[in-house]
Order: sequence, then C-alpha cells, then structure tokens
Amino acid sequence: MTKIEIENVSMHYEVDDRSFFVLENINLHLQDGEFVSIIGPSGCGKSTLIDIIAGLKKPSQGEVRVGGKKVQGPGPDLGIVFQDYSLFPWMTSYENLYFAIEHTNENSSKGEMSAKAKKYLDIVGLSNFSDKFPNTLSGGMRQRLAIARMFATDPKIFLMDEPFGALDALNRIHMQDLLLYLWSRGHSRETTLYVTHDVDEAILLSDKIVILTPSPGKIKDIIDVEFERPRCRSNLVKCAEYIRLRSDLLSILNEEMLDALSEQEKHMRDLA
Ligand SMILES: Nc1ncnc2c1ncn2[C@@H]1O[C@H](COP(=O)(O)OP(=O)(O)OP(=O)(O)O)[C@@H](O)[C@H]1O
Repeated sequence: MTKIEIENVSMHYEVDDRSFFVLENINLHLQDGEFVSIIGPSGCGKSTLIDIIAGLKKPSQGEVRVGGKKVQGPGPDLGIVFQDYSLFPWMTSYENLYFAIEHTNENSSKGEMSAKAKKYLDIVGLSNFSDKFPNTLSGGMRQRLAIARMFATDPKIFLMDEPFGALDALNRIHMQDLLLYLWSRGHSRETTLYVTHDVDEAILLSDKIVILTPSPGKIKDIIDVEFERPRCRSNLVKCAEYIRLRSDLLSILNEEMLDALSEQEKHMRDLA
C-alpha cells in the first residue's frame, strides 16, 4: 500500500520581489513500511519537503497525501524529529514524553500513559534522567529523548530531518543502531522519510535513497538499497556491493556539489 504520495510538488518563495524555486515538480511515492532517505546539497530543499509533508508549509503547487488523505496541516499521524530536538525546555524528560503521549493516546488511562512514558525512557537508557530538564542533558541524550517521544506516540509516519547531524561520530553510531532497533522491533515497520547528508547513514538505514539536485531541488535519481535486514554495520562496510554503491553515491553528490558551486558563482557574477 502507498503510504505517502508526493504529487507534482513545487515550492517557491518571494524574496525582494523576485520569485525563486526551492523545489520543482517532486513526484515520490513511499510504500507502507518503506524507509526512504533524501540526500542532496545544502539548500536543495530537503527540509522544505519534510515541512510540506508534515503540513507545516503549504506547497506552491501539487499536493501530498498520507494514507490517501490530502495533508492540510500538522496531525497526530506524523511523528517528527528535527536536528534541534524540539523538546519543551520547561518539562523534565518524563514530562516531555508524558505530554506527547497524552496528546496522542486519547483513550488511555493516566496509569497506562505513565507506564508508557517510563517504558520508553527505559528503552532509550534515560530512566535515571527522568526528572532532568533538557538543558541538563547531553546532545546525545536529548536526541534519544526526541526519538523516544516519536516512537511513544505511535505515529503512522516518521519524518526525520537530519536527526543525528549535530552528534559526534560515536553517538551517531549509537543512535543509528537505536533507531534501527526501535524501527524494526515492532511487527509493522513505519513508513519513514529521513533527511541526511551522510552517505553511510543513508545506506545503512534505507530501502531507497532519493538524490535531489541543487536549487531548485528536483529528483535526480532514486537508488534501491537491497541489503538484507537486519543489517550489520561491520559486515556491510566490507561488502563489495556496499563499496560500489557508496562510491556511486559520492560521485553523484560530488557532481551535484560542483553544479551548485558553479550556480553560486553565476549568481554572484549576475549580482556584480
Ligand atoms: N521562509 C523562507 N523564505 C525564503 N527562503 C526560504 C525560506 N525557507 C527556506 N528558504 C530557502 O529555501 C532553500 C531551501 O531550504 P531548505 O532548508 O529546505 O534546504 P536544505 O536542503 O534542507 O538545506 P540544508 O541541507 O542546509 O539543511 C534555501 O535556499 C533557503 O534559504
């Protein structure tokens, strides 16, 4: 079943009386349970696309449907994790989780919601930090809390915008493993759209990788990642197919980067 349908989506902004396109004619279908990463040069519209799917921005043209219904605004079916965690600073870890659960599990009792919040704190290793406020947690802990919140609210779709972009390499590996564990542990894997700059992360996590061109962002290529799950990072990186795929992706992205730089130079010359 198709879970997310992005149909002819374009987005432009008006800046200084001039209109510039950020996304142009994006067509993409995500099947139920598919994990799809979006990768592309900085400024190619990846976050804008996530915002449009989440109903936080309205596209200039086209539409997005989730589960067959046109997205008209933010809704409880979507779980979102951003790079900046988006936790409530005035709530403790436990309260951040409880609040999110309370607003998405209307039929649960207080006891059930509390048990769920504690269960997810435990899964992400934050039980001992349940009464701590986000500003007293490390970046990795805050991101674990944000991930726990997303899973605890049982959304039908996961949207993740560079969730581990600010983490150091070790924390990043730990978070990728935690994400894969949580994502694949349930009987149904949720449909996920994931923005990243990291080719290795995209290959490890995804069923498909969508490459966007520099501004305006258009789909340049969609690459299937057919490694069996569960994937073992250390075996994967030794495999010839992984090395070939990684090298292909890096050369496509390198081309994209050079195109983006020459566009920027042209723009600077036009302004001069
Ligand atoms: N509200 C806005 N008004 C005008 N321009 C905007 C607005 N929001 C975003 N942009 C522009 O749209 C373009 C795409 O931004 P977006 O954040 O979607 O890119 P991105 O691919 O996610 O970038 P990065 O990889 O650096 O996070 C950028 O040039 C940005 O400056």
